[in-house]
Amino acid sequence: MNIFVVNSGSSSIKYQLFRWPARQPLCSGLVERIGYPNATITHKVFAAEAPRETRRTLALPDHEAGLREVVALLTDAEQGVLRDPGEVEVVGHRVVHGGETFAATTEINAEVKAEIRRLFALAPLHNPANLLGIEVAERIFPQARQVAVFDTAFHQTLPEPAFRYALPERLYTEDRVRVYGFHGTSHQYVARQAAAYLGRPEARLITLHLGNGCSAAAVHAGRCLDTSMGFGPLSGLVMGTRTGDLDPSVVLHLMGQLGYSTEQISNLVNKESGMLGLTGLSDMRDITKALEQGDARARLAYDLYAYRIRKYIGAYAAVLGGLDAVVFTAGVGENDALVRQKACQGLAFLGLELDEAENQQRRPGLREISRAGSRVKVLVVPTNEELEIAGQCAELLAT
Ligand SMILES: Nc1ncnc2c1ncn2[C@@H]1O[C@H](COP(=O)(O)OP(=O)(O)O)[C@@H](O)[C@H]1O
Ligand SMILES: CC(=O)OP(=O)(O)O
Ligand SMILES: [Mg+2]
Repeated sequence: MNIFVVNSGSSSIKYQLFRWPARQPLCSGLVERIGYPNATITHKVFAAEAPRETRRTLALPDHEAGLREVVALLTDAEQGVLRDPGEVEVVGHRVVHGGETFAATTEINAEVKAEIRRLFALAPLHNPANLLGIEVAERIFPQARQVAVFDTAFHQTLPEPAFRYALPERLYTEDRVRVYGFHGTSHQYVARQAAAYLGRPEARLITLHLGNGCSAAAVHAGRCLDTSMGFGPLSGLVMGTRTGDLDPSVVLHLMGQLGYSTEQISNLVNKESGMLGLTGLSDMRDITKALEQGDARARLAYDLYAYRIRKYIGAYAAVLGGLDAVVFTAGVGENDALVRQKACQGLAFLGLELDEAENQQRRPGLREISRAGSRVKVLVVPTNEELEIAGQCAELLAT
């Protein structure tokens, strides 16, 4: 069967088409700047003889227009990988917030959509775009079964002391204010890969998803015990444009003394902070270049970014009561050797020793970058949220 995976963001759509059960990716792509006259579609076809990539710039007024262009590419008479959109049997959607309702992958119906809509208030940047992606996919693939895979689901195993805030109880019982955690699909995928590599299903792992959004998770025997994002995807590690941990006194000061509105604060902490706020740049590749040119702000930002990771490694080693491996993943985690080096510095007391030469290597796939004698392994594990989503869809529909 063909499973089409959609990760719909506010102005972008990431997608991948798989042939199942072969787990074979047929094509993948990214639609960016939806809503602008210069939107782009980057579309990759994984043909065995010669993989090819096409890139088009065009005006895309909305998500529906974007997804219709993608379908045109999928079914293109010469370049396409399908004859007809009807050949897609399952559409798997990344949905960022599943609240407490969805602890597992779920087939989408009217009730599920209503609940995703009720959760808009908890994930205003993500869930509206996710629901839009679902509604558009239902129109374009009316014959397909639609399935939601939630970023929050993997974190539903957090024990209560880890998921509750020290706030009056009614804020939890009536308003559902608690830690939800995000990037669960990625943490689950890399944790499973790492445990399989180590040959230890019961392994104690710290997984570090370092992309645009960044989060850490403490995973023991495949169950998540703690994670650094909370009620929303803002707390914890320093990110491309988000603050990570921030004392709420700062927000009170901004509102009370400096006259910030709620919207201004939301923009500040979500879009103008993190590495962007510290350096004026949000893409780690650009920050690396600035660092190489001796930029002091870039050095501080790198140090702060890595320091926060190191702090979470220490905390989660305590949460786990021991540690078998630290796993780096996502755009920065998989590619940025300097971040990994700085984040692992000074952790020999935990039994964690990086092999600097291995760390600098650029091999694809899962790789071990700790010293031969290091008691705690350090692994780079490429994430694949789309493959994990497709797998969870197939598993759900097989039962
Ligand atoms: N070769 C690289 N070296 C350093 N950082 C990289 C590299 N490639 C990608 N990145 C960084 O990865 C981040 C994006 O990661 P990604 O996992 O794609 O995020 P998202 O899925 O949240 O968009 C960007 O900050 C980008 O700079
Ligand atoms: C939940 C979240 O932060 O996702 P992303 O990193 O894709 O923005
Ligand atoms: Mg991501």
